[in-house]
Amino acid sequence: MTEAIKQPGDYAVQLVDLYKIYKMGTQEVRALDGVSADFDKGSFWAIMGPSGSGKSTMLNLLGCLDRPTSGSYYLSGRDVSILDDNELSDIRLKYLGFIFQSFNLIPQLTVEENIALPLYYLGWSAKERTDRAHSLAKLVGLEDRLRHRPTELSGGQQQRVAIARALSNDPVFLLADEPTGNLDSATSMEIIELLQKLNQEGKTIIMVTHEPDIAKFARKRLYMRDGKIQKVEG
Ligand SMILES: Nc1ncnc2c1ncn2[C@@H]1O[C@H](COP(=O)(O)OP(=O)(O)OP(=O)(O)O)[C@@H](O)[C@H]1O
Repeated sequence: MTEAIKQPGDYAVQLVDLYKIYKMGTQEVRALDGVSADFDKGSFWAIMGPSGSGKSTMLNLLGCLDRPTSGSYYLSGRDVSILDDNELSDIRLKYLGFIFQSFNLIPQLTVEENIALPLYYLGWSAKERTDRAHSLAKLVGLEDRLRHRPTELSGGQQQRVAIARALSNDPVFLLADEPTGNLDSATSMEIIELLQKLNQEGKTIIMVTHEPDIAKFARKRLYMRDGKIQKVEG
C-alpha cells in the first residue's frame, strides 16, 4: 500500500533549513546550523544533546520566543518565522502550551485561576474559564485542589497545574523544558506518565531534556550536536 502524501497541515511543526547565528565580534557562533525536522501531529519527541549543542536555541525558536537568522518554521502549515514580536506573542498565547522546569505558577493565584489565566487573556468569559479549569484540573488529577495556592502543593502537583494551564488553549503542541528537572524520581515518573497519557489522547509533545531516563519515554528522540541534528531515534 502506498503511504498517503502528507500535507503541511499534517505536521504540528516543520523546520526547514533553520539557522541561528550569533556574531561575537569577528567570530560567528552557529547555535543552529541548518536544522530541518518534521514533527508529526500526535508525536512525542525528546530533544537531547550535550551542553552548548543548541537545545535552548531550538526551544526558543519552537516556542516562538525568538526568530531564526534564516530558514522557515511552519506551525500547522503556517510560516511563523516571518512574524514580528507582537504576532509571535499572539501565536504563543493562541497555539502553544509551555511547561517549565520551575513550574512558573503565579503564587497569589489559586490552582483554578492559574489554569485559567491564558483564557483570561484570550477573552473567555468567567463561566467558560471556570468550566475549562475544572475539567483540566480533573484531567490532571487535581479537582480537589482548585482553591489551593501553589505553595500549598507538592512539586509534582505544581507541575500538574502547569500542565493543565499549558493545555487550556488546546495548543498545537506542548513544549516542555526539562519538565521533571525539579522533581524526585518517583514524581518525575508520575509527570512523564501524565505526558504519555496526554500524548496517547492525541496531544503533540516536544520535550527538551538532558536525562536519557526521561527521554526514553518519548516516542522519538532527536539528538543535537554543534547546532546540527546528529541523529533521530524511534
Ligand atoms: N545570545 C547568544 N549569544 C551568543 N552565543 C550564544 C547565545 N545563545 C547561545 N549561544 C551559543 O550557541 C550555542 C548553543 O547554545 P544553547 O544554549 O542553545 O545550547 P544548549 O544545548 O541549550 O546548552 P545547555 O544544555 O548548556 O543549556 C552555544 O555555543 C552558545 O554559547
